[in-house]
Amino acid sequence: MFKIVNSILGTFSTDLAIDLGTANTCVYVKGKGIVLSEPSVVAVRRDVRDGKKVLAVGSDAKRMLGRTPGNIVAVRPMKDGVIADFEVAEAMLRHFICRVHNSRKLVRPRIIVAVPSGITQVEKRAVRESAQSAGAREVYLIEEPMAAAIGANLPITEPTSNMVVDIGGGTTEVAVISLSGIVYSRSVKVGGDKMDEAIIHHVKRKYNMLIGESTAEMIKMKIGSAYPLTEEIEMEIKGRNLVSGIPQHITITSEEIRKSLSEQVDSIVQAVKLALEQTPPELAADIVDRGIVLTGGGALLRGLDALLREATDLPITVVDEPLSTVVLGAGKVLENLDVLKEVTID
Ligand SMILES: Nc1ncnc2c1ncn2[C@@H]1O[C@H](COP(=O)(O)OP(=O)(O)OP(=O)(O)O)[C@@H](O)[C@H]1O
Repeated sequence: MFKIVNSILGTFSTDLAIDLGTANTCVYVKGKGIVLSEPSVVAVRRDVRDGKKVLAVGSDAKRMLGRTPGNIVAVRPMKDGVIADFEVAEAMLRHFICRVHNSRKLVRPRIIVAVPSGITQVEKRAVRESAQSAGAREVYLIEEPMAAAIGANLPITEPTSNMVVDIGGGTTEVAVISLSGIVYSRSVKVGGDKMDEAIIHHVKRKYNMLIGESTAEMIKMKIGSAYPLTEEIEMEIKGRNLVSGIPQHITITSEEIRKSLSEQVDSIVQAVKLALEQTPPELAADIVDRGIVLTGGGALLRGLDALLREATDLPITVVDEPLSTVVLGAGKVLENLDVLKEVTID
C-alpha cells in the first residue's frame, strides 16, 4: 500500500533541484528547467503571539533590508553557505516549493540540494531536516563544486582533471574533479558578502559615511574590480554622515573600491594557488592544458579572471551564466537519476 501511495505521489510530484545559497536561492524543476531565482531573504514580524510571522520572501524581502520598522526584520537565513536560522530557512524553502508547485498541497517532491563542500554532518542534517519539514519526500545532497562542474558541462566522468572555482555570497569553493569524484576541495569563507562588508568599512573610514548592505553590493557590481581597468570609473553614492547624522552624497572611484576589495580578492587567489600546489601531479598537468573554470556570482567581479590568469599563468574561463551554474548542474543530475548515486553525498 505504502509503495502504491508513494508511486502515486511520485507521479503528481515535481522533483526539484535547489541551490540554497547565502545570497540567492535558485530552483530547477524536473522537465522544465530553472523556474525561480530569488534573494535568500525573508522579512518576518516578531511581535506576533506565536513567535514570527513571515511577511515577504525573496526580492520583496530584500527590498526591505535595512528599511524595516522595529517589529519587522529582514533575515538572511543562510550564512557562510550554511543554515544559520533553521526556522526561517525552512519557511523560505516552504514558500519557494509552494510557489513552484502553484500551492498544490499534496505534492511531496524529491529534492536535490546543493551544499558547500566540506559541510559538517550537523550542517548536512540541518539542510535535510529543513527540506523535509518544508515538504520534501526524499532529500539528496550534492556538493556545490560538483554541481557547478556538471552545470558547466565539464567532462567530470573522464579520468582527467577539472578545476572549478565557485565564488558565491558566503563561500568560495575550489575543487578538482576527476572520474565523478572530488579529488581536492577547499572552501574558504570569503565571497560577495565579505566584499560588501569591506566596501561599507572603506566608506565609513574614509568618508565618515554609513551605507547599507544593498548600496555596498550595488557599488561592487557597478564599479568593483580585481584588476586595473582600461578606463577607471566613478560613481555617486548616498548615505548618512556619521558626524552630522545628515544624509549626503559623495563620488567614489573604481580604484579605491578595488583597493578596499584587495584582501578578499587575495584570499581567493591564495585558495586557488593552494589547490594547485596540492593537486596530484598527473591531474595538475591536465589543469595546465584545460585551465580553471570560474563560476558563482563573484566570478562576475570585473577583472577577477585577468588577475587569476596573471597569478597562475593558466587559462581562466568564466562560465556563461555564473549565477545559475550550480542549480543547472543539480538539475541535470535530477534529470538523470543514474548519475545521482555517483555524485551525491551521504
Ligand atoms: N556583477 C557582479 N560583480 C560582483 N559580484 C557579483 C556580481 N553579480 C553578483 N555578484 C555577487 O555574487 C554573489 C551571489 O552569487 P551566488 O548566487 O553564486 O552565491 P550563493 O550561491 O548565494 O552563495 P554561496 O554559494 O556562498 O551559498 C553576491 O554576493 C553578489 O553580490
